[in-house]
Amino acid sequence: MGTKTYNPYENMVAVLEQAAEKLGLKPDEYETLKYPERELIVSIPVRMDDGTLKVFEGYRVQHNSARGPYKGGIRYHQNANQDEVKALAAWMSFKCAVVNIPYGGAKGGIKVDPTKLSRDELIRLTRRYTTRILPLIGPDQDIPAPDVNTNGEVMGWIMDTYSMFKGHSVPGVVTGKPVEIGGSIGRAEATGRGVTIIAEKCLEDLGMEPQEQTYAVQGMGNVGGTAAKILYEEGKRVIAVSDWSGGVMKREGLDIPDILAFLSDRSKALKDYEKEGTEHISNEELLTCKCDVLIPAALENQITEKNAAQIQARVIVEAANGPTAIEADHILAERKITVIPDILANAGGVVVSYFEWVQNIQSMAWELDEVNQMLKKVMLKAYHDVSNMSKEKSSTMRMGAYMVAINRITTAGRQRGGPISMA
Ligand SMILES: NC(=O)C1=CN([C@@H]2O[C@H](COP(=O)(O)OP(=O)(O)OC[C@H]3O[C@@H](n4cnc5c(N)ncnc54)[C@H](O)[C@@H]3O)[C@@H](O)[C@H]2O)C=CC1
Ligand SMILES: O=C(O)CCC(=O)C(=O)O
Repeated sequence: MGTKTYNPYENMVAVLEQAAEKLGLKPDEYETLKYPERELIVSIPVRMDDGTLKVFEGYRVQHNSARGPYKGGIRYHQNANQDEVKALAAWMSFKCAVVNIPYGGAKGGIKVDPTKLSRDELIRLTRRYTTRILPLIGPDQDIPAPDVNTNGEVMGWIMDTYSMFKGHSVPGVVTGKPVEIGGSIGRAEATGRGVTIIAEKCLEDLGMEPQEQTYAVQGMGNVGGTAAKILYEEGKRVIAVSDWSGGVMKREGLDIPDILAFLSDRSKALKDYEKEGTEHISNEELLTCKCDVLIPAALENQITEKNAAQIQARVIVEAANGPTAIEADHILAERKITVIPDILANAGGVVVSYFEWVQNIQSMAWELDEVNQMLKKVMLKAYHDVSNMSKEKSSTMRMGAYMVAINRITTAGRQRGGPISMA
């Protein structure tokens, strides 16, 4: 029997189907939610520094707009593909509904290994991609943001390109921008911060003292790096972290600021990090290491039917989008491992993106305390809603989150008399 190849879109549909069934959703509504409303594939010709021309493939997928403008990040990765972006776009619709912010869901991506491009090549790639997706985006239409291998600087280039075409500055076309050009203070840390807020709340609910637990984090980028840093600053024991090259472990607790300082040199990777008492482990070993809380914060399909039975953590907080394959979900549920799903756990980023967009519309700049307090309030309310739904329906937190999201999206669709209520 051959091994089934993982397809993130099929995984998303399978989870959606389970939740729809549990909720008794009308077939019409389920069918409507399965498919994106709009998909765009673009070619992006880029003049490379050596004078040659390379053509890259890019995507923007808009999944659902029943609750508001489309919203979601842009990813640069060598394995980015249409089905991945389709899944990520749907997860954005569900995520925005779970935290109850007035957006639909979208996602974008370019199939490119950005580490192989110079800064000038990356600027040209980003500007050309922006012109290609320009008819679809805008502050009232679809608002991109950072995701894997993109950041505030890339958002600044997108905003500039869009503004050049409009003939005036349009800060609200993207979120996650540098603060100096209309970004929100606190957005860069918001996803990681939201993950720690949710992790703490979940541990308290389970009667586990957050301060006494050990934490392992896969991925040391924007999300994983920030989550690890906040946990460390709160005095919690982060015993293992990793990046694309592998991981490091120290049972007494890693020196996270030292690791982040080491990784701030972009040419460095964790495989080269040396410190007394710190041992090297593989990503697979990180996922199955003895810890209380596992935080996957890298890519999809990390927890699979192959390793789910070996996971030793009691709680998994999904900081990445789609880190757990559906087959693994069943194994984890049987083993009574609590999984806080991505569409709740990593929603802090889009919540502060929403705050940024609101600030742009009002030409205001909030204080950091205000942003962080509002973020905490929204995340805890969402946790509460999901937890209540999962108790009411005797289901996992993932099913609870999907049911909250589906209810809100389909209600909006029905109230609009729109395409989601064809019956
Ligand atoms: N940036 C944001 O605000 C948000 C990001 N996310 C999700 O969080 C995850 C991480 O995103 P970012 O931190 O923004 O990306 P990033 O590009 O800043 O960092 C990605 C990290 O993952 C590591 N990595 C890459 N491939 C890996 C592999 N095969 N095994 C282990 N580690 C690997 C990289 O070395 C890096 O440390 C993604 O799933 C993303 O969709 C979710 C919500 C918001
Ligand atoms: O901040 C945003 O708008 C979206 C971030 C994102 O792509 C995500 O939550 O996966």
